[in-house]
Amino acid sequence: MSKYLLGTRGSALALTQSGMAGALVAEAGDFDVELKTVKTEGDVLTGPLSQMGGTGVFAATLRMRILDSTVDFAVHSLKDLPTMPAEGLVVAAIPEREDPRDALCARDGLTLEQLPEGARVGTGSPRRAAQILALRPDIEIVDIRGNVGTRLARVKGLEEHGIAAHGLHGEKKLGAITGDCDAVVLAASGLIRLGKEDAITEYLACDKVLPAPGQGALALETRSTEFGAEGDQPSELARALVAVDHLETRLAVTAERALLRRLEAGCAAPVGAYGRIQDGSLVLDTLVAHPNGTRTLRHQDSTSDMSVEAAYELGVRVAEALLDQGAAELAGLTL
Ligand SMILES: NCc1[nH]cc(CCC(=O)O)c1CC(=O)O
Repeated sequence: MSKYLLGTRGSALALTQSGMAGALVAEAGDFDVELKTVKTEGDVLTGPLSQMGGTGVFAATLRMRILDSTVDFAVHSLKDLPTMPAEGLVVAAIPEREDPRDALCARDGLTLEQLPEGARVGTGSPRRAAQILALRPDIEIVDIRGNVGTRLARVKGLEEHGIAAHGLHGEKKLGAITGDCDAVVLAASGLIRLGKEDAITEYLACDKVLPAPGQGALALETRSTEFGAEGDQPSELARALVAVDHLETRLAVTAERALLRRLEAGCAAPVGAYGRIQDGSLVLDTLVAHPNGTRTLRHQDSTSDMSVEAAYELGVRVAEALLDQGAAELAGLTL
């Protein structure tokens, strides 16, 4: 039986996501998939993610290892993948999306509404910060980063999650801050995949807090040459990848990411988007916020054309409507 190498980061979440997606591909192709960990630049740098130069620090090294054939394919969190396509690579599959919502993980089972006046809520995401502040201007946002376990450990009562927070390369840091927040906001998908749903005290509905474009979806990337030169047959690996693609998810995230690309914004921008199929149409809800949450712009549009091209056009159209309303100035995007 043939065997293909799946390049992955060493964090618990990356290993889990790669394991799950790798198993899907192995089953579809009736071949073996072996995980190979690759240490990426994003795992080495420290400091607020929003201040780390450029997007795609996590994806860049994995992409190089696909291109130089150290590995055959990689699984990315779609929301961390730059919207610019990479030369020589193709996102061959986007499997069915996990829950796209953000999740509040608070002490003592509290919801956002129940948090006391002035509560400390940890997030490193300007998008999450802006939307939380729009709902609760009294809340104090604490800039946090790190892997899922490290972030959960910032919540009073959830400190023990920090102990299990080490992936292959992320040994628990001595003296790491724990228990200094009343709550943190994380992607529900990551918590669900890691079996940490118990920590969620409120799923933030998409009509209150819009997720990041692509949140909850995975992107399986391989070399374009796996699809062959013109007239050639796609490889065994390419065919298995295509078999795990999920059309509804691909349409939704294509629209979300087209918006992000047209706004020339990255994963750290205060931009939210949620696409889904509803009554045979692709509906796209979007938001651009001032980082302090004092002003937000929203726009919704839809298309009944269920093609990837139409999904892309929808995202571009919505981005342009937001730009007409002053989105760039509002969010501090540099256009
Ligand atoms: N930026 C970090 C990141 N990138 C992907 C996920 C998992 C969520 C997903 O599947 O999109 C997370 C963690 C988080 O936001 O809580």
